[in-house]
Amino acid sequence: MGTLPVPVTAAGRTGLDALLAHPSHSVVALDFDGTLAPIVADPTESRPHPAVLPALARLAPQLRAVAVITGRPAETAVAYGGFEGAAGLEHLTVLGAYGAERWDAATARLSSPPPHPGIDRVRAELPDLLRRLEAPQGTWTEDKGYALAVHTRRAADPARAYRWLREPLADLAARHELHLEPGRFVLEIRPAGMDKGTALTAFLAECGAGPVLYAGDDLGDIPAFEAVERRRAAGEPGLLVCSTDPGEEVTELSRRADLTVVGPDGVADLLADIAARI
Ligand SMILES: O=P(O)(O)OC[C@H]1O[C@H](O[C@H]2O[C@H](CO)[C@@H](O)[C@H](O)[C@H]2O)[C@H](O)[C@@H](O)[C@@H]1O
Repeated sequence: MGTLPVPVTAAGRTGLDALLAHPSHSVVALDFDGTLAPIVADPTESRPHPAVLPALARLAPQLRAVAVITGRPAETAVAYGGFEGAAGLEHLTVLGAYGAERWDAATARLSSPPPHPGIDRVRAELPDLLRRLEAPQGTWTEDKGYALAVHTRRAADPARAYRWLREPLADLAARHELHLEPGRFVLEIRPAGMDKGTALTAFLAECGAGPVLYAGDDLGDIPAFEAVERRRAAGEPGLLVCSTDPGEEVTELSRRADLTVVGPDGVADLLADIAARI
């Protein structure tokens, strides 16, 4: 924690100033993996950076709303995040599965649509396809129920394995009317029609939000960045934050950000600094 960083863009500086001036109208929306939680080799071990929850708990009561928008199932993000019953986060909303699922701390209610029928067919075909493709050792599939995520982080050459599998998995997704979501050494087959931008836009409308801060780290966060950019074009201030990883930069996201911070540690500092300034 320290001095509040200055966004590199004029739009970002306007967004941050507006949030500080009107916190009770402002919304903060955050991605989970890579933004609140450091990237780890085993996704089941993903947990928020220790400074994240205290910073969020201090900031959230001063804002109109706080949401976590993630590619994880909402229930998983709530469990790994330790959000249920967390002091200060009594009004947190978690939008999981890129917005298809929702959990509200205020009611502890979880809503989750039925899985797309194509997912069952992909689940049946995927092991054989990976075998035929001679997917590099270390490649493994995370079954999220509504989606199947093929991870290459544990392969000897994760980038090569990712490139090797990307096209055939995109074809498999398309054959079953599904969408391939590329991420950080993960290729996820999931239903189309929902993304973090649609989820964020609907949530902001529901809250009657003014200024918004969105922070993410990966390609799946670009639609949320675009949603904030559209609001800015319509005169609503916003701040786009990229949580960067020096060893694994997602260039397109950092290029579009008003502010870059280093990993969840940097995100926690930023949230704490904003809370202190308010
Ligand atoms: O939208 P997010 O909250 O960023 O979730 C995106 C994906 O995150 C997880 O994968 C990523 O984090 C893992 C744990 O650090 C890491 O091992 C993996 O390489 C990353 O891609 C998660 O496993 C996926 O299901 C999410 O879609």
